[in-house]
Amino acid sequence: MEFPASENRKPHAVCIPFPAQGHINPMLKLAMLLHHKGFHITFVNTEFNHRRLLRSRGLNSLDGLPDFCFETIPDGLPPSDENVTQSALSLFLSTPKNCLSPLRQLLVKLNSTSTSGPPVSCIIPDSIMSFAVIAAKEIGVPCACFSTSPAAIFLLSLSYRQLEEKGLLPLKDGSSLNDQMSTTINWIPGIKHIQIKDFPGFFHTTDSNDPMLQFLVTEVERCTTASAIISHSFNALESDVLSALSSICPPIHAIGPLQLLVDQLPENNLKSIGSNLWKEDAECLKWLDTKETDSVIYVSYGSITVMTPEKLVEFAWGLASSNQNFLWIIRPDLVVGEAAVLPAEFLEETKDRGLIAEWCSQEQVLNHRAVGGFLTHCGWNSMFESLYSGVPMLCWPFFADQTTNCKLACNDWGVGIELDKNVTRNAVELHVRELMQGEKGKAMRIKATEWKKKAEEAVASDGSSSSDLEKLVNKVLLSKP
Ligand SMILES: O=c1ccn([C@@H]2O[C@H](COP(=O)(O)OP(=O)(O)O[C@H]3O[C@H](CO)[C@@H](O)[C@H](O)[C@H]3O)[C@@H](O)[C@H]2O)c(=O)[nH]1
Repeated sequence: MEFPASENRKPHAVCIPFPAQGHINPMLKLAMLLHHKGFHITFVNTEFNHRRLLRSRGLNSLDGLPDFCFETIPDGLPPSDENVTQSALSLFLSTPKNCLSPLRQLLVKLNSTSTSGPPVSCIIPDSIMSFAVIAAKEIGVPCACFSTSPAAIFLLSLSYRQLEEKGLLPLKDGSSLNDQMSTTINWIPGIKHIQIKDFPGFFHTTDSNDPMLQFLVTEVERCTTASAIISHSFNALESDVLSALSSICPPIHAIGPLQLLVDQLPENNLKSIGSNLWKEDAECLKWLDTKETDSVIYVSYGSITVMTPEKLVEFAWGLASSNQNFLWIIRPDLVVGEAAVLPAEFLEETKDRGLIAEWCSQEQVLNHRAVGGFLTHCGWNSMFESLYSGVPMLCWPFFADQTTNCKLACNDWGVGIELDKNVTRNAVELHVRELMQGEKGKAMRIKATEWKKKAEEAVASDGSSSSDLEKLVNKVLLSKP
């Protein structure tokens, strides 16, 4: 439904992403959809990311529109190098402690009569910024927590206490780690067959006070006190998980792929607002134009993954020996320790079939006909973008939800091959060949194309994601809590 455009009668949604690339991107898309539904939007970045966005996208890039405004809150961390991604752990430790108070102040400001916009009528925080649930209750507006991982992650995280009660987690020192990791769990409704090793990486600890673990469990549990949950997924992809969650959570709305919903919006000035913290290298798309269909493997590790120089070199020689074309994203802060130096022999050998860039427009790359496979760190945005572009994956999970995402892609959805954590050049070569040219790769490409079609069905006007978006707006965001 669309609202009359009278400014002060508009509903007003305050959107608060977790301050990392993989969280800002989907939140911005959700905000654009709500704006189209008639909401006045306030989009809240941290001061750190606001500055980075201005640098990567231009000084006027966050001017917004009269009814789509950007505001900032501090993240509570000491000043740091703005060319380097902030550590996830420091943000996990800081945001729950330090962001509620500035959010309260911002809400007071937005609701004051001196501010031109309408009063705040709902809050949409990232599910790991759940302190906002408290703020929403204080001002008496609905709050829908947005989980930017598959719904399975939310369900598994909510199962942690039961795993603890059954003595399965935390892992035990002394007894065989391998045996514990290969324990199969069949009793979580909605999840048929999962081993402990496939749970989110945060769970793989022997310390019940591990800060990452504590953070995740506390955040999801607080989300269950919100008015609703939004999951960046779609019903056909995770129907069992979503229906299991619906019996233990506030109403859950699977709205995705968000980009496909955004693509349906009429042209407007919002479309030029982007969220990339790094400058995109336009050369990538031009280079892809010169390559044959399905001939390029795209390699990227998202915005947070880091690796040693030795690992980078293993990837390099694996890609070289695979003899495939490759587009390889090496962020300036990807390699820890020393500067990322690739061997001159490698660069010489691959100069005609490899392109290395610092950052690209990934969704356009994955949609390019020349890209036939994706070597990914299994961040959910990357995997979802690959899935709805019909591109099969080589999965090299790094941390957090990525271990589970990898399992879902490889075992459940039939679109991925797993690459061992201790990556070697031989494994990279073998699997890249298998993905790009082998029978397994062909079968996965067919499967990925089927998922692409299902994603398109979900965002059609009568599709599950469109209808969940409608329900979110009408039954949650426009209601009294
Ligand atoms: O050159 C590049 C590389 C990446 N991207 C985009 O950056 C985002 C990266 O997100 P994601 O693939 O999810 O990776 P992370 O940056 O690692 O995301 C964090 O957030 C995700 C969502 O919660 C989690 O699934 C991940 O585990 C977590 O690390 C995606 O939208 C990509 O399209 C670009 O635009 N250009």
